[in-house]
Amino acid sequence: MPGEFDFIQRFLACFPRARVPVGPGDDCAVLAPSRGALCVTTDAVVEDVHFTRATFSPADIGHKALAVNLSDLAAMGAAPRWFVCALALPRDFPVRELSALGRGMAALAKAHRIALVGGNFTSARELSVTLTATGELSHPPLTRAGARPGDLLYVSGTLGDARLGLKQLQAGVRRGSAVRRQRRPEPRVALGRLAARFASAGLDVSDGLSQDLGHLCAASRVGVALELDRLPVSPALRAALGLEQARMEALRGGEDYELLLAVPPARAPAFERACGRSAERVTRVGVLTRERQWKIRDAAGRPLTPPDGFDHFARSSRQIQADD
Ligand SMILES: Nc1ncnc2c1ncn2[C@@H]1O[C@H](COP(=O)(O)OP(=O)(O)OP(=O)(O)O)[C@@H](O)[C@H]1O
Ligand SMILES: Cc1ncc(C[n+]2csc(CCOP(=O)(O)O)c2C)c(N)n1
Ligand SMILES: [Mg+2]
Repeated sequence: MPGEFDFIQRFLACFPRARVPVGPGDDCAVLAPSRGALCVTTDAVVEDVHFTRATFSPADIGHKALAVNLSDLAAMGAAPRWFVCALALPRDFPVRELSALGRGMAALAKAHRIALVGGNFTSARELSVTLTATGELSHPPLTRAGARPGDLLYVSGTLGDARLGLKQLQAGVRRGSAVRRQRRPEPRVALGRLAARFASAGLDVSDGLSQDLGHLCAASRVGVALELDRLPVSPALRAALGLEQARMEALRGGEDYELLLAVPPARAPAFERACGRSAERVTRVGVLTRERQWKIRDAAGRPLTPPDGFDHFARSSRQIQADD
């Protein structure tokens, strides 16, 4: 049976040696940030809450654990730098699966140039991966609180795919673009850094557009007029549900890991041009308002009540319900 130190060695072997004053192996990592401010975030993925071992490979789990943290750094406009990784593993977890998890994480870390500088192992009944990630800012952070009435609201990519992917995995489907969005979210790091030059506020959509837009509105003390028929939906979601239902699923979403950005109208043309040049897809979906209420209209002009987003402690959150 491999011991704790074999686990540490196996995991570290997946990553290049970090170029920091003190890396893995001592009581703390020691980092030397450049002069800009540091962003710090932490997020966990937990077996049977964020993934199941029947539907995610170890590499998917490693990828997703880092992706959800990178998405928070992206939402602030930060450049990813260093992370630590706390793993809780069942006692019988095979070492080769740990290596596969490490390789899935290391591939995404390499793509975003973030270095593993430390971590922790513990035994546990369920598998969980908790990361703390840092990023550096070269400009003021993109917070949730800076939006003003009249700012235009943009969303990146497409919404609702990861939710569809989860339902497909629960129904036994193991392939396709929606399943990939659920297992392998791609954090919008480059877009976040670009958006920090133009946007007044931003956040990443992890709990669903309708919930996370509420956070932006509350923090910025604004309301919103959202155009449902502008919500970007993928061909896969549209094919699975039809356009009208696809838009409702895009609104409810969950685990989209897209960015929601408020941009002052005077900066919107330059923002759109910069996104075009960098091949970053963004869609204008509404406008922020002085009246602190929500106005969502469907294509027929009917007002809609926003659906609830994901809440870990709500009674129905252990699973997406069959009638949901
Ligand atoms: N245990 C905690 N101690 C201190 N602050 C916390 C704690 N849990 C959450 N927060 C803070 O509350 C805010 C909302 O947390 P939440 O986890 O919903 O973040 P999020 O970015 O909206 O979502 P996600 O976790 O999906 O990235 C964050 O600023 C977070 O730092
Ligand atoms: C097995 C399983 N059950 C449910 C879900 C759905 N889910 C889990 S966490 C979350 C919101 C974001 O997480 P957090 O708020 O922790 O960042 C969502 C939509 C899933 N992916 N897998
Ligand atoms: Mg977030």
